Amino acid sequence: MIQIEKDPAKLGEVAAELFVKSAKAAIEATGKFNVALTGGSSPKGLYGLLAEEKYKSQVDWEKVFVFWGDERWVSLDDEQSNAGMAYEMLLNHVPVPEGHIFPMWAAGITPEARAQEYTGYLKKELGEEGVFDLILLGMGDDGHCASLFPGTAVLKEENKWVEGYFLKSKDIHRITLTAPLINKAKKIVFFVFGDNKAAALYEVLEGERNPTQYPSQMIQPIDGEVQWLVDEAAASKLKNV
Ligand SMILES: O=C1O[C@H](COP(=O)(O)O)[C@@H](O)[C@H](O)[C@H]1O
Repeated sequence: MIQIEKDPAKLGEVAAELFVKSAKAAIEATGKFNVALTGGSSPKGLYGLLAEEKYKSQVDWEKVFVFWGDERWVSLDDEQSNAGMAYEMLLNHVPVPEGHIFPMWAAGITPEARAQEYTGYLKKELGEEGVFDLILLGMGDDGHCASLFPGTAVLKEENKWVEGYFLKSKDIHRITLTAPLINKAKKIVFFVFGDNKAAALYEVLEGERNPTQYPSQMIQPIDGEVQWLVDEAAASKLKNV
């Protein structure tokens, strides 16, 4: 399902409603809500809204468990940190117990070893089935999502849940959930804003299948659903909407 709006702020509201609904349903059904956050610029509006009383008051934050879809391998106080941004915009303003928050980056460990450690945290909280209640994703102008970048070996991963690796094109280590794990989620929400994403979005949604070049094509939930929240600028090249 794809929702297109002129104003990305409107999509922030849609996402906030969706987050609240998903959290309430999961907490009612299982007593907890397992969510993976995304980084980059696109989710900032959502995080800001969730920190406001209107939405904040609707979520039982004590029962929320926060993971990330991916991370740039930098410390939390670095301006590139996805977790740092989420703390600043959201997590510092809502009562999620600190023990329920699982940033991907950690000091004194390699990204590869951290990926194994992180898999352990996921197995403890999600169980062996690895089904997230909600995963938020952004999409880059090259069609990447999480840290599933075009042409990287992590795209071939079939078994591991989390992978750490050096991303040569950006000269930085990354850590990411893999596509097979993401695809087990009950709900996946993509945020795609800006005309610089229009060409890639067209390829991902309406172009020929080529996930090595456009990794967001790999996101196809097994039993869950995927929702695309797209502004008019990013949707400008789509024909079937
Ligand atoms: O590097 C990353 O980029 C993507 C897209 O970011 P955006 O700024 O274009 O929204 C993001 O989803 C990912 O978490 C991040 O590590």
